[in-house]
Amino acid sequence: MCGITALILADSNASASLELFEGLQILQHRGQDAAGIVTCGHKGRFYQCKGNGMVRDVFNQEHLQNLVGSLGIGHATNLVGDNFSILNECLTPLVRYPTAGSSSNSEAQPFYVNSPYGIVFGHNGNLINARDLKSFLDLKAHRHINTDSDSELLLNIFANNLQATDKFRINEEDIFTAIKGIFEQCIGGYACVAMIAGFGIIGFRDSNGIRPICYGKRENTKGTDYMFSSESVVLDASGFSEITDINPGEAIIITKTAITKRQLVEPINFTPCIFEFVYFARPDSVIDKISVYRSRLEMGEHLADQVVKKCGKNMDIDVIIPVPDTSRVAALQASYKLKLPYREGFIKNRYVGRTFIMPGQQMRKQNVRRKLNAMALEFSGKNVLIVDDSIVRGTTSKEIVQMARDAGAKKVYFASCAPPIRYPNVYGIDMPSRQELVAYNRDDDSIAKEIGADIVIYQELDDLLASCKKLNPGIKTFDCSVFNGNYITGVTTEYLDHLESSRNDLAKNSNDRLHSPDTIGLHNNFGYNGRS
Ligand SMILES: O=P(O)(O)OC[C@H]1O[C@H](OP(=O)(O)OP(=O)(O)O)[C@H](O)[C@@H]1O
Ligand SMILES: NC(=O)CC[C@H](N)C(=O)O
Ligand SMILES: [Mg+2]
Repeated sequence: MCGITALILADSNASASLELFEGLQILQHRGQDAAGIVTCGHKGRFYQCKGNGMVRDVFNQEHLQNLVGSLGIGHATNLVGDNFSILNECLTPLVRYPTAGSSSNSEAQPFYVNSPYGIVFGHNGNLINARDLKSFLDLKAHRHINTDSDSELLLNIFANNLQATDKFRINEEDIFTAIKGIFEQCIGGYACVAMIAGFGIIGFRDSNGIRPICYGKRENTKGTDYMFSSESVVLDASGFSEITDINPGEAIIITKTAITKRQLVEPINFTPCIFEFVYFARPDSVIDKISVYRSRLEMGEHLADQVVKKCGKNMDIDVIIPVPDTSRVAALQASYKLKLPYREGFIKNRYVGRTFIMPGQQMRKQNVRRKLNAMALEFSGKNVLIVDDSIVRGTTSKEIVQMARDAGAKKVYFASCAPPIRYPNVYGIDMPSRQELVAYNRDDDSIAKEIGADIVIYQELDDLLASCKKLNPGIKTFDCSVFNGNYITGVTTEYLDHLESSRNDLAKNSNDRLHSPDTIGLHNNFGYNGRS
């Protein structure tokens, strides 16, 4: 997953970089692999700093000072990347050998193309027709693609469409035409920000609205500043108001003098990703008019009903314990409804990031232990109900259950605010391989056995949906593909198979990567790993 942001300040002499940096820090929970900022200065020149690592590691004060200009875009990445890499081998054998969603420096965003006009681009999501796009760009548009990232493809489709207007200077109409072309050509989930040199910033969202993006305004003596962000919390924290979601299929262009909005394609099926509410987004964000915090309270409420249903009269739970951080809100509400004590039995090391979004199973496993410690005080001699927001690979739950037992728990029940995850995600979340999902081919009992719990209790999908729909009845459907395998954009078995084989942990760690060094260094890092 990724966090994207863009900012344009009314005062042309002001600097956008610090606020973009702070925005990315706030979006850090969406991606920990890489980060980047590009600003645009007085002569329409771009200034870039990007590299692998957390936001605080990529940028220092000097970098931020060197990022001059009053407008810019930023990106914090979890490198999911799609892999038209097999195609790469066929068409352009000299490009890198498949790195299959690598954490390569070269795939850190924003991406840049100099022609036409100079464009930089940041993307959250994943395209499922990347191979066709790559082929089109290579064979028809004659554009060189230098990485395995689908975001580079999106940028080049945009650039190609802008090129087709054949104008010396473009205007908003030309940009809308180019983005309409993207909607027609690119299939998948994508929320995007772009900046055109000397022109302004742009935000748009795929026609199903799968990935989130919103914008807000801030008045000051020089005029109005505007900012785009994946989540409203950034805008909130930076003093922006009138925070509005970009509609599915809508594009917004903001220059120093005007904001222009256009619904480019009619949203036939608005299906925001439900996993944003389960796990990804910060609780203090509001996405598509749904408070993430309140949706999690609702999830806790419904989960409590499931606990009663599953445990029946024999309910012998002594205490409810959340798995920090994400499940806290729901666990608290469940404890309130069940009239059972809520205790913070696991203490989280605040300096360790999120584990699910780390690349590689070994790293994820080690980090659960580094991150969480069980307090015997809360477990010893008790029947505990551990609540988590979701069980994906089961990495966290397996470790946690063992830790609870080691700390003296009598019985360990494990409840998940989301239903079993049995299908890969194709819209930007790193769940590519069915085989890696603990619920794949397992029923509740065998999942409980696999994670070592006495009982596992899952939320029903209808209840999860109700938790979000209640807060915005206007949204009729959500993307729930990881739970039910229904992909709103359609997806071929061939694509899913390709995803499975190229993006599982084994493939990601393949030695083949050695044949194609990760750091290309072309238009890229501000010094190695972003450090000068
Ligand atoms: O079954 P798994 O593959 O382990 O994935 C699920 C776990 O990963 C996430 O936690 P994470 O540590 O990423 O973030 P958090 O601190 O926000 O809960 C999520 O909240 C679950 O705890
Ligand atoms: N997680 C994401 O949103 C990934 C964005 C994009 N597909 C990339 O690989 O860089
Ligand atoms: Mg967690």
